[in-house]
Amino acid sequence: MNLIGDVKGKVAVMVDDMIDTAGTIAKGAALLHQEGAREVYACSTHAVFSPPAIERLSSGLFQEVIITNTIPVSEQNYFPQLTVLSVANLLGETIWRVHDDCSVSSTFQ
Ligand SMILES: O=P(O)(O)OC[C@H]1O[C@H](OP(=O)(O)OP(=O)(O)O)[C@H](O)[C@@H]1O
Repeated sequence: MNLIGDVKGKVAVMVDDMIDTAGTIAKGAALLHQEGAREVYACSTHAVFSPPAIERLSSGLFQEVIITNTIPVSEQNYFPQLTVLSVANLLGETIWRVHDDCSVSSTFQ
């Protein structure tokens, strides 16, 4: 894994489409810490959370792990640094806009 840029003393925000075993994001976070990042945040849409994801994500590498509820997270998989955001409003708004022939892309502008 290669890191481009200087992260020394910086707050790093990692964004990925999904976290499965958390191997990829944990490896990236470890490298960011190794290169001097002050804090590392992880953001991901889909939390598959196959073992050993919870161990990796709660090991102290991350200040916060922010995911959505596109995949339900069982209570036993919650850990202190985890924040789960709901996509309910976004999906509801999108369905409403498609139904009424309104723009969906303007939601994101
Ligand atoms: O939590 P993990 O078990 O590490 O899996 C998650 C990673 O797997 C996928 O990437 P992939 O390696 O499939 O490459 P891609 O995004 O280019 O398809 C995904 O985009 C994450 O980066």
